[in-house]
Amino acid sequence: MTTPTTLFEKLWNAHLVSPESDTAPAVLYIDLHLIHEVTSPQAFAELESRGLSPRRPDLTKGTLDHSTPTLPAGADGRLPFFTAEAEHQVDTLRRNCARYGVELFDYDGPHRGIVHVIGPELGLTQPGQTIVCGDSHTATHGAFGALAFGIGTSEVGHVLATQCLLQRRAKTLAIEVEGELAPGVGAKDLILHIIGEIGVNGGTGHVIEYRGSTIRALSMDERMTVCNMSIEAGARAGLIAPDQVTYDYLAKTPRAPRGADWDRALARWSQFKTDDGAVFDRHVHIDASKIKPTLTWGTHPGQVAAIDARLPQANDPDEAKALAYMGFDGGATMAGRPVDVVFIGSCTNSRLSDLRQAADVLRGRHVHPRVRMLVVPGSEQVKRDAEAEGIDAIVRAAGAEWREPGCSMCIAMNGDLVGPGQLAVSTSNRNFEGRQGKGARTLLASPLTAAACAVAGHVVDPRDYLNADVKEVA
Ligand SMILES: CC(C)[C@H](C(=O)O)[C@@H](O)C(=O)O
Ligand code: SF4
Repeated sequence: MTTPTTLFEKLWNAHLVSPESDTAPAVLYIDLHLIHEVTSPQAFAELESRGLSPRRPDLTKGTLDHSTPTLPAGADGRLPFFTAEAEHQVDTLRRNCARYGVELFDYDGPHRGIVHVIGPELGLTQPGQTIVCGDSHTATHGAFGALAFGIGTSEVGHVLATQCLLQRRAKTLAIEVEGELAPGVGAKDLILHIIGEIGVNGGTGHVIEYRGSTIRALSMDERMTVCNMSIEAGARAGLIAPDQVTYDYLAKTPRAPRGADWDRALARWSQFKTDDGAVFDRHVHIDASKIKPTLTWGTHPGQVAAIDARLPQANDPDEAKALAYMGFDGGATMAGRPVDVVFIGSCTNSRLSDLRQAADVLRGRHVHPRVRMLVVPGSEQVKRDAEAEGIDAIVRAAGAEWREPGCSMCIAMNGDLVGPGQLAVSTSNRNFEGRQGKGARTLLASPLTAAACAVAGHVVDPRDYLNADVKEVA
């Protein structure tokens, strides 16, 4: 009998070109290389300086997301780029893709969007693959049972040139989540809670496999939200084994295999799961039924609290610094704190189901006059689907801004900024000092919580906004 192995080990073994030794990392074959405008220019320049071309341009796909404006082109047809550098990055990716025959989901095309949103929705992301991107949230694609790493710019160059990646083998961490999530509690609350439990270094050196009944009950959108933030727990990647939910999602995507190819793919994909009796290096157990709507209160994604919990009493210098930056008193609760900005978007929470949750709160209600609210779909596809069901109209009628797809206020590289000292409730994944603008303060939260805060004008328990009947809640 063969030894039981984990999903990670199966993915690793299936892509091993040469194993790791004491002196050298392993060489892994890469099935899909996603590129964007921020981390690819130097990699292409390096390639050019060595007289090389991409080894597999057909397995390389580009999109424009970080530096692109979310406001439409002006009357002169020009896009309102925030900086000349942003415009240059966009031009450079366009030039590089055209020159080397790399498919680019360009600004004016139907498929542009945040790299981690478009890979899955096009069906480029598939179970059993290795996927890399010069972007730390590449772990998102692990939701499909793909081994997906964020890589640095020099590695982007290596993968372009060789279609291979040097890697040291990671340890395995099983996060077993059991129980039902309560109404008003979603995948974002779950992953924030998990990071709160294991800490921002809790996954260091490990690939996490999320397992258990709670994970199996999640939709693909929700699974992506969970895997997306694996990096915020320090992990190299996050994984969820593919199942019928995965296959049903993929069957509707334009680039998934068809006919006999689909049957062959399915037979292969279904092998990518952890065998009974396989051994993980570590286990963590989470009871999902105990989780409440959860937000970050500090300046890293491990500083979290349930909406009704008291914040810590500055137990150490880091907590004291975070509380001071955020303007919170130790021992206080977050509820009631006035909110200036609400951002619904980012590769964590900008898919159709996220926008629907926000729209359910906004329908028939108004954004509080103090609050500026931005809703930024993750892709052209999400935008089209949302508009087809009238979400844009609900957003606008509520007094929020409906924007063009992109990373936007998640990283604030495109001019969508939170002002100094302002408090933003954001569905994104990072909350370090100044992430959303100089001096900006960020509370990471679910789309439901963020939308509820926009209506209330202060931090509020989203469970008060769940009822379908529209009523004003104080
Ligand atoms: C710009 C890019 C390199 C960066 C990342 O790697 O994550 C960005 O996407 C982010 O979220 O901070
Ligand atoms: S949406 Fe935010 S986290 Fe995701 S890739 Fe863009 S900048 Fe990075």
